[in-house]
Amino acid sequence: MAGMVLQPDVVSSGKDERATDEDFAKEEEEEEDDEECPELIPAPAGTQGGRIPVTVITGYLGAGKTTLLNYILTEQHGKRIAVILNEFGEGSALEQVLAVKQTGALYEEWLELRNGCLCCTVKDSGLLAIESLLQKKGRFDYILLETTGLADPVAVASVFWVDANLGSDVYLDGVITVVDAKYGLEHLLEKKPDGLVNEAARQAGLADIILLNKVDLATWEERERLKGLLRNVNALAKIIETQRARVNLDFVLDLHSFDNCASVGLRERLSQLETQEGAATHGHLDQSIRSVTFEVPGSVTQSALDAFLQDLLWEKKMLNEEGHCMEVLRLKGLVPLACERKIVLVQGVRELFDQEETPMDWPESRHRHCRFIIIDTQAPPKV
Ligand SMILES: Nc1nc2c(ncn2[C@@H]2O[C@H](COP(=O)(O)OP(=O)(O)OP(=O)(O)O)[C@@H](O)[C@H]2O)c(=O)[nH]1
Repeated sequence: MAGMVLQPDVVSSGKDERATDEDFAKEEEEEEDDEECPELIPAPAGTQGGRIPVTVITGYLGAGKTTLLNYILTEQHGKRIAVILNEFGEGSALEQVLAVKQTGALYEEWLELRNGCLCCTVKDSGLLAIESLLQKKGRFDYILLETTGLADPVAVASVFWVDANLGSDVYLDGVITVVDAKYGLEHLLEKKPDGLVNEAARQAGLADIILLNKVDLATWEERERLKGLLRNVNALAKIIETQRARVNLDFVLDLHSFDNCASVGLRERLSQLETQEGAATHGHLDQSIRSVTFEVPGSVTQSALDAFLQDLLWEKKMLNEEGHCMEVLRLKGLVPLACERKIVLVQGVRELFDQEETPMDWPESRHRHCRFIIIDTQAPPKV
């Protein structure tokens, strides 16, 4: 199979197309049925069919994660929030989860805040903590999960994303990465020994929202340089400057970043992808993680799209500028399918991907094209 499978307008007969799409729609219907959770408890506001949103808060040591948590907890948001302080280490998070599960170790502490927010601090590997929390279902309607400063948040995010598709009681709402405005550049550019990832870059690469915190400590020039690098790493994330992590909570909670069928924020995401031309190509700094915009004119068939995603995410056959196989940290794509008016939104985290037809039609007046923003973690060759 060739490395580049996604070809524009590789249109088979309309009948074949319809047959494929019907199958696909049927599968989706079945999946939706599976996802339905037979809960008798009415869904609290802000949840999706009774499922509870999880926001992952990550960021380098001392960037301001706890400050953000405390800020969210004490604000008036009408939510009952449970907090999980995540002890995932650098290595295999899942192995750690299993290890903890066997020993059954769990530390819980409940705290009632004045604003009605119920704060449960669970110092434990994430999954067990979530299971334990869910036994108290009804007492909270939002989960904030703070990773440790050196953690790789990708494992945590993948678990919740997959879990939601398996019919779990929780879903991943978004990843917030807090970056230190003063020292963030240093953290991002820090060279790691061979084979080791730069945690700060990885955390920024996965973010839906990047909070550039401690703006009081950095000059305008320092912040602009850092923002340039962050955009280079992650063209998908929105960057918000903060002091003491004070941010409008609408920008960090209930983002629905990972569920394509939610209409909340969808238009914004689509237009974001539409206007991001060239955003990823400026400032060629030496870095191991960066955004790449990939565009193909015309529309594609469903089978061509599937083959492309499999080649990119599973077979690792797509090459980056340096001729290295791309290693995707995150991906979002906007794809008009051949013979269809609707646009498909594609999301990926590492090897996982998901496609969902959006309620939006491709505008008649515009030329069709497929656009992907890929956050590639493959390091460029050493000079
Ligand atoms: N000057 C200044 N200090 C801040 C700001 N935000 C947080 N801090 C301080 O920075 C220090 C670290 O903040 P934390 O919120 O504990 O950072 P963290 O990311 O949770 O740290 P770790 O859990 O150790 O990784 C604290 O002393 C905060 O008071 C800010 O905007 N400006």
